[in-house]
Amino acid sequence: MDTSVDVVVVGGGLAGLTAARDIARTGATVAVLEARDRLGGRTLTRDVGGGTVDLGGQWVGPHQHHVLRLADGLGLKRFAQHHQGTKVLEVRGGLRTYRGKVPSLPLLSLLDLQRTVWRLDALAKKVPPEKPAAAPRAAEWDALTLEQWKQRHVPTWGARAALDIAARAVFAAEPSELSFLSFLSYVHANGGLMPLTEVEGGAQAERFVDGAQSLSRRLAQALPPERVVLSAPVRAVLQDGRGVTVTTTDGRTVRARYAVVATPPALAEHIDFGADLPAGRRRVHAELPMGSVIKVVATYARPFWREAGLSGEAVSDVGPVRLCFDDCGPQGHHPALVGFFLGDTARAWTGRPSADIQRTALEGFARFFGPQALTPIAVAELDWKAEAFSTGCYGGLPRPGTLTAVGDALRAPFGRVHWAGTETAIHGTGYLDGAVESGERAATEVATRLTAPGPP
Ligand SMILES: Cc1cc2nc3c(=O)[nH]c(=O)nc-3n(C[C@H](O)[C@H](O)[C@H](O)COP(=O)(O)OP(=O)(O)OC[C@H]3O[C@@H](n4cnc5c(N)ncnc54)[C@H](O)[C@@H]3O)c2cc1C
Repeated sequence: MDTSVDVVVVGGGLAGLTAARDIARTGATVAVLEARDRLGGRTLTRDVGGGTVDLGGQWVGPHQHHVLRLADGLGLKRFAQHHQGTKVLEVRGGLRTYRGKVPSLPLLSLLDLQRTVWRLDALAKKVPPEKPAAAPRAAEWDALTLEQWKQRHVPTWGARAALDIAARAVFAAEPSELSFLSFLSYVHANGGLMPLTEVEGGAQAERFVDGAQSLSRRLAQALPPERVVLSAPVRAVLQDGRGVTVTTTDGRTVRARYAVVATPPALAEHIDFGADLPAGRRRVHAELPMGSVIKVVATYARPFWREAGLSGEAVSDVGPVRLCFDDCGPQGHHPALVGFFLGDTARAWTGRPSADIQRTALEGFARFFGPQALTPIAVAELDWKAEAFSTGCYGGLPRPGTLTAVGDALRAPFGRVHWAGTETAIHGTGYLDGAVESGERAATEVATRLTAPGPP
């Protein structure tokens, strides 16, 4: 592979491929080095039980303009997430059902929950997503976790449980792991807390007919096949006055004028950038650990939950399955349910035998939707914590204190090295949308330098 190009992109996920495609469109030569033997990173679409299933990222919402524009440009079709019917809520070990958007909680808890959502949305508006450290109470909020804020400001058990459930569903982490400032910034960037959790009009509104990995597959088609190199984990990105040398773990090299590193920060931690890598950037790599998810999909002969008037949506503060959705194909064909182990339950189950994880997930589905859930046609699961080139999902989460200390280093280029990846996005952080946003931004940065007058 020893080769020379204008730009080398490290990481063949959605961010890296968006950057590569956009840079190639300017006429520059680009090579993509991807560690895995496939493209798409945190998206993975597979055939399970004869239908198309996403084991990684899958939903998009109407406010996610970057990914929607990309999908439309690539001609990828979407369909609405099914949500009609009764929902299941498991709190304090008991199952409750409800319709619409108001969960079945005691009146005092509901009032407290409404007040908490208003309060969080109002606080979030004070945090500029492009620079959370500029918020008026940034240092105070970044020193707090969401859990600590909840203990002080949310008195009822029901509102506390609902906030825990929402935090786990949105971040794949426990409230005790989340910087309150980072939480508020995320809420502001995504238009409020409720749109993050909802299907209709929210972040779970639509899915891709061909699965979310089709975004990456299509983007790669715009690049020369020999310049998209799989099974090429990068171990060093070293620069001198004239360019960048990128070396893989098996000793192959690519020389380029500029590099775009589009791995999660936690994975960049394993790459040697040389002794000059600024301390702030080193902290970014060390202090954005990934969330914790195991995703399980089961396919069935019939959509028995729909037939019983259930939507397929369930949330639980007990677990191990903490979140469920209907996962049928368009027009309801290929009946399926999807469930998530999140935060501490994902950590408790990571690395366990596949059969045990699948059985436990089916038992959870059965508790929510009925005993027919125990007899699927096919089951598939992905333990994202155990994936060497992700080490968790959905994304990297700044530790308390990190955003105020080194938030500026998330996007600041290091010499000839530019950074992409959903963690570096301003608005869609953590989402497919953020991956596309970051890839477009990195491509613009590099294209500007490639065409600038003066020495290369
Ligand atoms: C279970 C799950 C559910 C999710 N649900 C949703 C959802 O419904 N909607 C949504 O919008 N988002 C969702 N997400 C998040 C979404 O998938 C990610 O935000 C997005 O895919 C990130 O893209 P990326 O390109 O930034 O990073 P990645 O996809 O992680 O791409 C980085 C790439 O770098 C590669 N790499 C790592 N180290 C090296 C190295 N040393 N050398 C070379 N290559 C390397 C990796 O293999 C990977 O391919 C979900 C994620 C998961 C896992």
